Amino acid sequence: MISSSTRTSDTEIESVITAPPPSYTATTQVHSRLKSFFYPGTQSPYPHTPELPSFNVPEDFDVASQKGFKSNSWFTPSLKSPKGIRRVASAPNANKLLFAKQQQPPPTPSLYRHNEISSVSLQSKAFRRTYSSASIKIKKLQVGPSSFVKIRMLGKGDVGKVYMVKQKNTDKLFAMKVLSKREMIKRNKVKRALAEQEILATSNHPFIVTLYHSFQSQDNLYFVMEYCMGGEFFRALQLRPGKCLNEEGAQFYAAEVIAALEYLHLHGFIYRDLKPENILLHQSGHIMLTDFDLSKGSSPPGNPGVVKSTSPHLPPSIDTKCCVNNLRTNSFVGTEEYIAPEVIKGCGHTSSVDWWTLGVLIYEMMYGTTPFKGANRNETFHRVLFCDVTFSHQPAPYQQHTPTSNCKSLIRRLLHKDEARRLGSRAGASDIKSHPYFKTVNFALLRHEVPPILPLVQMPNGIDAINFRKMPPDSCSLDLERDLVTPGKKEEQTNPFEKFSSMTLYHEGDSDSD
Ligand SMILES: Nc1ncnc2c1ncn2[C@@H]1O[C@H](COP(=O)(O)OP(=O)(O)OP(=O)(O)O)[C@@H](O)[C@H]1O
Repeated sequence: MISSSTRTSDTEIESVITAPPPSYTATTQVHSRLKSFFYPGTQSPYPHTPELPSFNVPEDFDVASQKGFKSNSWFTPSLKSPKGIRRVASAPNANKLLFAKQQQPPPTPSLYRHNEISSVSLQSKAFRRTYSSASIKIKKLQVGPSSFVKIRMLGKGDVGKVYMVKQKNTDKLFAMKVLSKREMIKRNKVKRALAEQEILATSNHPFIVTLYHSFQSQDNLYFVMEYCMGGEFFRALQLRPGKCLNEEGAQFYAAEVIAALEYLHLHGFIYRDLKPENILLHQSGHIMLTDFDLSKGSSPPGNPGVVKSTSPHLPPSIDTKCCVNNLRTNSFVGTEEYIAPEVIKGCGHTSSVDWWTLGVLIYEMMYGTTPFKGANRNETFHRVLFCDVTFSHQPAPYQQHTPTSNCKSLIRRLLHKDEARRLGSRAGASDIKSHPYFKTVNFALLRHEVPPILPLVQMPNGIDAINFRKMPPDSCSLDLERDLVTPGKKEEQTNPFEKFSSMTLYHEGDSDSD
């Protein structure tokens, strides 16, 4: 469901954040996976502004909690901690709700067509990715719910919860996402859970959260993932003075996000829900993209191509746009302030939506607010469709620099209303990486940079390393001891979860991967 995104003001936190730099020993697993890591103008004028429809959707948002981060030397530690409102993405039936609440039928059909079901051009409907790759090995499931002990709830979505759990025999911490089958059926989210499993199980990238096990019981689907001790990037941003970063900091996170999106596009997936809420921080401070339930896969993915560089001095670069070229989808998905114009128009969208959301993210990192945010949803959508991005916001008082012209030029080119002219529409990530804004960034060595924000790890075991929203007490009756793994039975033709694979994944470099 699309929700309001108003955020509230600052409140004091008790202490200045100081801690020794985090140890990198816990990151060796991620480092070892690096081996398989692939790195290898102006706005359209809209003279006529139509009458806006009214988008009266019930409010549905969570309040973010407060915790600390340590900044590296690029930043002044924050003394103030704001409360933040976490923005949620649209649900599959969002358009139904949007218009159900209205007295009148949706106006301007050509502009506001919100289709419930994606119409994706598939080369082959039967195509199904094989999970196993050179760097990921699939094994028979080696755990079940009772192999873990719940420690605390980390997050909550509308069909499930995410817990910090400890594996009994190893004491290792994991994030366990538990999705209720009943809720998924009720909310028409089964396909999304299957898509999320497919993406997590096929991805092996340092900036994408790692899946270790997936299984199902009678009532639930389980994902056992790497626990990101640094918590939510959204929280980290909220804690910054002015809720923003300086240009160097924004550049760092933008570069890591580009690397993750490039990898997803290369594998035929469009992410579609980029926002600070879906970026987690690893203990090392590097990002990990999460929450793939709105992502869409191209079946099969196209082959990457090679494009000439825009500069005669640079070598040719990889074209990842052609990996997702056969994917044009029509669902009304995304998060209000991050939604691209073509998604609002309902005329179909492509991988370019990810580059639009990148533009919004960079703007938010620089200015502490999003570029088209209006007083309400109608106004936000109107601005997304018809208003040019402006840089008139006063830079936050704590900000060390005003954004450079390169930064503004990049944002403008990413926020081009015409997706065909948006930066990234030619060859994908390569177009963006070669923008002058990134001329000092070495994308291949990002993982070896010291991140601008270093998560504060208070306890050696990481259990208290919490930069998550404050969760209400867990009223859920989920009993890991009693919830037994069930196979997704093939003979039950009506079982919508038949394709949810139960498996254990080993990643190249894991100590026990043989
Ligand atoms: N691997 C992880 N490590 C640490 N925390 C996590 C991890 N995965 C998820 N979380 C926490 O749980 C929250 C919810 O996770 P996620 O967005 O994947 O769940 P969801 O049920 O799909 O939520 P939504 O309905 O918002 O899509 C995250 O914002 C984060 O706070």
